[in-house]
Amino acid sequence: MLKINQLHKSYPIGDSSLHVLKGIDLKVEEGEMVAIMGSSGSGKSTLLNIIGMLDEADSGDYILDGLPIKDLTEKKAAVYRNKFLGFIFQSFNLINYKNALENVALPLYYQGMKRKERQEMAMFHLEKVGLSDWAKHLPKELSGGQNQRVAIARALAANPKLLLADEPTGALDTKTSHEIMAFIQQLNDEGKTILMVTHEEDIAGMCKRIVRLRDGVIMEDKKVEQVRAEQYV
Ligand SMILES: Nc1ncnc2c1ncn2[C@@H]1O[C@H](COP(=O)(O)OP(=O)(O)OP(=O)(O)O)[C@@H](O)[C@H]1O
Repeated sequence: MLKINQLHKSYPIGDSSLHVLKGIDLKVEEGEMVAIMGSSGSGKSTLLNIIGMLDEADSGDYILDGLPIKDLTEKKAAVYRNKFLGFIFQSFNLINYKNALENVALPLYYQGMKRKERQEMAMFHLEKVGLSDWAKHLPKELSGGQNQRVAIARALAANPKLLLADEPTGALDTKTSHEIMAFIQQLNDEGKTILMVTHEEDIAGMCKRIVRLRDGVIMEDKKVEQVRAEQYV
């Protein structure tokens, strides 16, 4: 699914620079569910953003689904990103003046899908996350957990091969976090490859593999016995 070799990334800080990723090697196979952990500032989001093609590395190789990313033009990269990657964020990143259905339909609009088709597709995905009765509601009328489910439906609408999540439960209470994790595990059971950044050990334990970063290097990468979230729901 993805292969990263000797990835480096620095940010300019005044006259000097901050070396954030210092030679990351990572391989993720199709169907994996991986947690990226590490203390604040260890480079987790930077790595996820590069994997999500939202940012570029300074050096190193990144191959996604067989394609070397650095060879892509910006336009091709955007097409590839929309087609292969789905994103979930801690803060949901929904558009607050659009209802649930419109939020889920938005990526399909960018894919050039016709209105009727994208509404049907969006409704299908809202049903999948159990929110078809809430289709006409705005984000402010929904709970945090419901909004995260809308965001998951939006991420899934374009049928991405890889789902990237940056602290997907970070803004949710424990019970709602477990509901969202149960749902994400179900997606993984169905074959979706998932990579998520988390601070929380119990959430990481619900993945199948934990990669720990420290000061820009991988200090541990291990498979774990997956704890099922539905037992807490
Ligand atoms: N655009 C930027 N410009 C300058 N420095 C940045 C930028 N983005 C991140 N950094 C710095 O790079 C380091 C790594 O940031 P990153 O967000 O990847 O860490 P993180 O492990 O995700 O942290 P957290 O858990 O706090 O979100 C931090 O010191 C951060 O301040």
